[in-house]
Amino acid sequence: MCGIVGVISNAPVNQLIYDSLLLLQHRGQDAAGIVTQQERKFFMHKAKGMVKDVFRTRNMRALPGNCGLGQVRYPTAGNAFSEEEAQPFYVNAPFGIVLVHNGNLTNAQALRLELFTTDHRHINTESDSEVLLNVLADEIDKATRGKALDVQDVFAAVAAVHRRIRGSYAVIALIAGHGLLAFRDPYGIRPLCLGRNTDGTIMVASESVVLEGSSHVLDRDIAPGEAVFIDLEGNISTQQCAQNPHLYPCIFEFVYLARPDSVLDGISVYQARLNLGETLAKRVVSAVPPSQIDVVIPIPESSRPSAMQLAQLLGLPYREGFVKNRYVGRTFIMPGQGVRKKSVRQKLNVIGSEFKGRNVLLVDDSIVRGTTSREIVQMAREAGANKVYMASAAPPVRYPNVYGIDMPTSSELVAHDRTIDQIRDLIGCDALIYQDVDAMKEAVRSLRPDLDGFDASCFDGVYVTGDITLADIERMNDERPNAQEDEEDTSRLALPNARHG
Ligand SMILES: O=P(O)(O)OC[C@H]1O[C@H](OP(=O)(O)OP(=O)(O)O)[C@H](O)[C@@H]1O
Ligand SMILES: NC(=O)CC[C@H](N)C(=O)O
Ligand SMILES: [Mg+2]
Repeated sequence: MCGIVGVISNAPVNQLIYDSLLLLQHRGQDAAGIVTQQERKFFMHKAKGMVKDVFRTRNMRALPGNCGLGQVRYPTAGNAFSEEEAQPFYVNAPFGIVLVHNGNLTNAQALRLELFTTDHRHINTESDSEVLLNVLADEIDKATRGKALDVQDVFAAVAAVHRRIRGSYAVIALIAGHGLLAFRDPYGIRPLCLGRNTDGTIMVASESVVLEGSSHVLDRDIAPGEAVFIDLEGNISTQQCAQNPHLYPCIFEFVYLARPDSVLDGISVYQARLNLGETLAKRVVSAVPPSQIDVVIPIPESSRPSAMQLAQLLGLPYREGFVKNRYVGRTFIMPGQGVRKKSVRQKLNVIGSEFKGRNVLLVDDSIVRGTTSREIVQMAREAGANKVYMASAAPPVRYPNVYGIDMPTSSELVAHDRTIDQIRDLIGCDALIYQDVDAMKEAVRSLRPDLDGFDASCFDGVYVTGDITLADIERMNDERPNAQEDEEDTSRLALPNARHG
């Protein structure tokens, strides 16, 4: 889950891309980058850090031109600490191409070898996105074979890319002197949408909030497998480039990743979270009678809509018991367990009066490693709560994710191979209520019944691309950023009687 944006306009785009990246900051906090193009020349600035820290006035002035791309990175492959892996990536041939990617390739290592031995291409980082760019470049090269680039060559290249690469990918690329190319994997796992402004500017972005927040109007989502090519005059061509496309968006986008004010694949993220709160309320009733709960308290930020709806349905007061330090980012997408743990206390502080002597129901959108919930339950107890109940708007996260969410090992997941009672003891609450997997799917799917389904692999262990084996997951784990640090830290999760996977 990174955030990507691409723009073709009649006016300079540097500020527009910067503003868009600010609207996508919740999708990646580790690195940021922008590339613009003027007269066939690319101008790029990228570095580690949040958008506001990466771009100074002098960097912005050095990004001229009326088209460009941007990315905020949340590392899920390669090396999280490497500045070189910040995006966009660049190759000089054919034509000159720059690319930004949201997602995760599951066959990156095999492709890396193939690119070297067969295609004679050099990959200089551990990033799967650089591999993706080189596969695209290689296929554009093969499609054009030394002649001028034509839009059908671009679509033929994307079709070949779909045949070669596996995993999840929402991609935006600029081909120097030609235009902007955007495409989405054949399962539409990661989001990508298209919109425009009245002045003729055309924008492609991960989430609709970017379009709305920059006075653009959302036209539509890019379909799974579809490629869209926008030339420098703003003419749009599109083609379905996948053999057998299906729409299986990642359900974790609706649970946590996306902003609530975005609409992804026709589904309002906010409404999805309200629905999840509604179905969770039904589960709560069967576990703890509402008469034994004094107050419902959300764990800011992402759980708020679900907690609010749950409280309303149960006829319970909804109160803000935790104040969020707005200068601390999202903890889940920070790299490394040590920093995540420290950040929960830096980020959230209690309003003691909301807890003292009360039976509180804390609601979070999801419990993944349990970092947040263990700290929060303890904070509620320290603030004098009588009983501390905990509810999660998502079901237990039991399986690794291979499609662009940094949860690559089962052992780091608090719910893996543990019973709900064991998780409850580990978190330290008096009762733990989880959403049910089918109820979660139904809550979101009811907003778009014609959907083929969801990628809900971290909840149900079903990998929609159908080609993921345990060996793949282990291999990808070895390739992961910060693997060692996370492993060391999750060993401390162990309960004396807990089983491990
Ligand atoms: O069980 P864990 O491993 O702690 O992960 C789950 C928590 O992390 C996320 O919060 P985060 O602080 O990232 O972002 P938010 O402010 O959007 O809720 C999520 O909303 C949960 O609170
Ligand atoms: N979360 C993402 O989309 C990450 C993109 C890419 N796999 C990287 O690690 O840079
Ligand atoms: Mg949270």
